[in-house]
Amino acid sequence: MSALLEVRDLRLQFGGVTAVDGLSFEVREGEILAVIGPNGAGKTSAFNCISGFYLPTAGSVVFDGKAIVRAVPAIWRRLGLVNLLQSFGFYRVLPSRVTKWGMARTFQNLRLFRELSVLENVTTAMHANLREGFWSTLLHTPGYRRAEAACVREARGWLDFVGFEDDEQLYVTQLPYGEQRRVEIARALATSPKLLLLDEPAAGLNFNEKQTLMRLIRKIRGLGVAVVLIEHDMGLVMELAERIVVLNYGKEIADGAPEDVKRNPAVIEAYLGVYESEDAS
Ligand SMILES: Nc1ncnc2c1ncn2[C@@H]1O[C@H](COP(=O)(O)OP(=O)(O)OP(=O)(O)O)[C@@H](O)[C@H]1O
Repeated sequence: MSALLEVRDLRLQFGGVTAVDGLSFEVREGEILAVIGPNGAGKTSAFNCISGFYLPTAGSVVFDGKAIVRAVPAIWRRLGLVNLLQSFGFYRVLPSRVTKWGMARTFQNLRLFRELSVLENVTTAMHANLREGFWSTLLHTPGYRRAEAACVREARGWLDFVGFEDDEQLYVTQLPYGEQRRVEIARALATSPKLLLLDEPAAGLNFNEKQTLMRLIRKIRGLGVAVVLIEHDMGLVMELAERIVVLNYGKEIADGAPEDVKRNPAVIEAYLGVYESEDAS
């Protein structure tokens, strides 16, 4: 399998804190990869750099052959011009473009549009790909109305795909937490991604909801979409992931199959023996 995402020597600094410290890893097409690590290990920071939300201090990110973040030549750094160049779009790509290229994500703290209905939350994600022009949109021409109707049909299809069973006209804030998570995943899928990043998708879910989530993630992979998830639920990670990347203090300390990672001494040490005690019980 070829690499869909290549992260090289990624580094992100917040003042004196190095959140990501020379991280390199790959995501292959159609795989389920988990990124784990203790609290504050740099997982979300890495996701934010990969998806274009944060500008890393150094390193490169290539997705589907296209550079999302390019290494900035040292000369610009020395001249203190990095921020200026990046604000003009040099050496980086904005999140909206990253989404168009085929990378979608969800957030640790849900980021749905609170003032929109469930259906609108999903159709909004597809509007970016609508090819209708300014006048047809303004005048609501038959062509525009047909495109809108197709959008609604597709959005309903994605809600169905994720197993959403509530009323699509409800505001998302009226839904239980588990359903909101499903809507967020449906919205991400509606952008037709090749790669889906899920930041703690199982947080706040009960046992049954976690089982449903695992089935859903496998179903997504079945579409040929690669899934990378940050997750603290080790039971879920060990059962679901085909490969695991482990971070600690912003650095990768392991990359391998769940069984190997579980036995890796550096990983056990990072988790202060959590696995050992789990195995013993
Ligand atoms: N916006 C920010 N400003 C300053 N420091 C930050 C910011 N975001 C993260 N950090 C710091 O960077 C480090 C890595 O944080 P990050 O949230 O990426 O870790 P994480 O592995 O995702 O943690 P968790 O599992 O708790 O979500 C931490 O020391 C954190 O305090």
